[in-house]
Amino acid sequence: MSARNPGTVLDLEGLSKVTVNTQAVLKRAQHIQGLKVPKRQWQTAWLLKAVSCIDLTTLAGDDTPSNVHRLCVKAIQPVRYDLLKKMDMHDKGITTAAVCVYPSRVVDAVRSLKAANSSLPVASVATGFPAGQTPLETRLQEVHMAVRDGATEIDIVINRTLALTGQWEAMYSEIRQFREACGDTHMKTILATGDLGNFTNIYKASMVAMMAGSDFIKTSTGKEAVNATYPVAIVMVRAIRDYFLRTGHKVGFKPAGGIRTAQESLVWLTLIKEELGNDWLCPRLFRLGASSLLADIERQIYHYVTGQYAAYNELPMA
Ligand SMILES: O=C[C@H](O)COP(=O)(O)O
Repeated sequence: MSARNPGTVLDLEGLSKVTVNTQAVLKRAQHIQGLKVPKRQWQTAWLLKAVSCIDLTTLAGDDTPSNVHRLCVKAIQPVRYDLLKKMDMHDKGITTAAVCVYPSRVVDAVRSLKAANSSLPVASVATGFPAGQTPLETRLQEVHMAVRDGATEIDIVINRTLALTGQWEAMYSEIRQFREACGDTHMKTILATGDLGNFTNIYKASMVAMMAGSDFIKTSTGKEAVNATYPVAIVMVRAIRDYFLRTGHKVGFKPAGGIRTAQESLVWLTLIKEELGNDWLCPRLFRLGASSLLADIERQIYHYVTGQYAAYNELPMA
């Protein structure tokens, strides 16, 4: 079985039969949020796992080479060296999974990482992020340019107009073209679930994205009014599981947008473990898209190691 999801033909008939049971989804999400998360050293181990799955992100209008550089430095050394040393984890090569930036900032990230001799992946959002409301030609061009500049992962956004009007064939065709433009570069497909109206649409959009060859499906851009939520995640990971059972291909999952606390990262890891199993608990199949989560995780690790909470100046943040 190939490592990457090659996609399948579009199964419109299967899609037309899908109806998601809202109450069941909400109940399952509630149950998962109520599960106990690990404590003490086990919690710290889970937090380090969460760190290794973070796509450390900056997607702001005022991004500059210098703040992208700081982001890269933080991604390479996400937790203070002395804290890692106290836990005997200093030589485990812990980094975040990737850095994630706008297409125009890819060159800055590539330059900073290269200067630091790091092979950390650079992910670029693309295809008219966040709204996806630019002509297809422009969106494809953006993918080509980000790949040319050195991005090794591309986070595309879907065309919500097509999803909301049930034009699944057109959506499938666009995503296929993005996948082709990506070439060997891994493609994450952002559904912007906060814009999709209901769970049935979210399940269908997840399936279409996977059938079109996405390596990951991702909840949100971080710019919608509602971003990553646990009920939406249940719907998407069930689609991933169904797709795996049908095709044998494992597609990754990336919740993103509004994930800020260490506690939330533990719930996300629990959700993945419960719904998809341990195989998915690795950066190849699970990412947390976040701009400020790492700060809280490092703070919790500091507390575990020192027994005290860090002052603001003690933990240099991305
Ligand atoms: O893809 C990542 C998101 O844009 C990050 O969102 P956030 O700034 O709410 O963490």
